[in-house]
Amino acid sequence: MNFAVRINPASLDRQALYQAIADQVGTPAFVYDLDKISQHYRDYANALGDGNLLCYAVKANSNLSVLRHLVALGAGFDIVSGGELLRVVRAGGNPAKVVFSGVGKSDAEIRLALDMGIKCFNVESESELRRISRQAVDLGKVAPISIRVNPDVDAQTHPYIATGMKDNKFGIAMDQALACYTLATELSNLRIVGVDCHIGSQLTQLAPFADAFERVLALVDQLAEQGIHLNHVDMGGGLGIAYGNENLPDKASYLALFRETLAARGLQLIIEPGRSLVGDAGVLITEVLCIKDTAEKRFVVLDTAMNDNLRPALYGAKHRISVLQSGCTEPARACELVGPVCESADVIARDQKLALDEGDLLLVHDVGAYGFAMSSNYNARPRAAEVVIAGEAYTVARERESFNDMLKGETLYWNQ
Ligand SMILES: Cc1ncc(COP(=O)(O)O)c(C=O)c1O
Ligand SMILES: N[C@@H](CCCC[NH3+])C(=O)O
Repeated sequence: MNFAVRINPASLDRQALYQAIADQVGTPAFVYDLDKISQHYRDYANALGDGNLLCYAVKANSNLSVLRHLVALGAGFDIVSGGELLRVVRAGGNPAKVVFSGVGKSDAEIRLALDMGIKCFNVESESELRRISRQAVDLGKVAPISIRVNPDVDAQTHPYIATGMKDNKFGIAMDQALACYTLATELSNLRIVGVDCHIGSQLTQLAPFADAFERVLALVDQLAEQGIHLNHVDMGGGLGIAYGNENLPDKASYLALFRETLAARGLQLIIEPGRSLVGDAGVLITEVLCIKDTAEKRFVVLDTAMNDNLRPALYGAKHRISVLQSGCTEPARACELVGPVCESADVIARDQKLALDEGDLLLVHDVGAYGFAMSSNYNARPRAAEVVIAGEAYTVARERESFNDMLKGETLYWNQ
């Protein structure tokens, strides 16, 4: 066996494990390293200190075994749907450590969350505030609420994943926030517990977080002058990871932006990281199906596609590629890695220089966040298997979908 690219000589054991997974589980397969997730969690937990709360953003990766692992580490959860709440509970999570984000919560989702007793609703409009109040009255419960503000700062990230500028759909404009809190004091069965903001994802600098925090703090003080006292400030998620050569701030410097200031005011700090906990803990193992040379370039067609990892097609994201196993004896050649889906955007990685043959195995790196979570059955392709590894052992956490799984709920209607 020829390891054409070694990610890191110290991780050769991991390579053997990936090889065993490819042989025994097949490809494409997502593999999540639980030890890496633990490390990231501990870095956050140590820097957060006692009394503060990490609510993992379930949307990044909602695999039950990943959630279970985070439950065991002590995490709370940030959810955006009733489905995510049910996943958290199925994994053993405590609803009292769950915050519920998102611009559109249905009555059924609000009632589920009220019944389960979540920590708070992050409310994104007056309309939603009234809806939550109505449901709480109907159920005879009190809904803990926090207003998500839109601080209008440029997160300096991809425009599709910036959420804190005034033309984004998220949050309530700063100049409307006070009126919204006042409304919350007037509506029935609501209890104001905090303020929330989330300015975007894959942030590589601290300045936008600091700007947002300054604006949120000004609001906290303004509210206090009006007699509205909060228990917590939720600064959302968004800290990025290095997909390439980016220099990322460490977790301690990030949390140092908020921690002491909030502690001095007696406020709990909540954060909602997703990508920075699970992103670099995931790889996607894929096999080379075909090699196709055209006058313009060499296409290497893989058995993974945009239905497994949408990020390159949707955001032009670049994921590192390495060779897990190759039988190719020829020199490396320029090539483009593509998937079998019938879309020209179905490119896994451009501008690669690799020595590859049919049957070789590749790793697509840093797919632990927003990889499987955004996968689909496009082109009637089954979703890939998900595998977790801990130490030197692996477990299939979610089986590869079967044809019957894909047909579930469909009827064969025939109108002759
Ligand atoms: C409200 C909210 N919280 C947390 C997150 C997690 O973000 P990230 O994965 O960038 O940490 C997101 C996604 O951007 C979000 O929308
Ligand atoms: N799906 C995005 C992140 C979106 C964050 C959701 N608020 C990504 O893959 O980078």
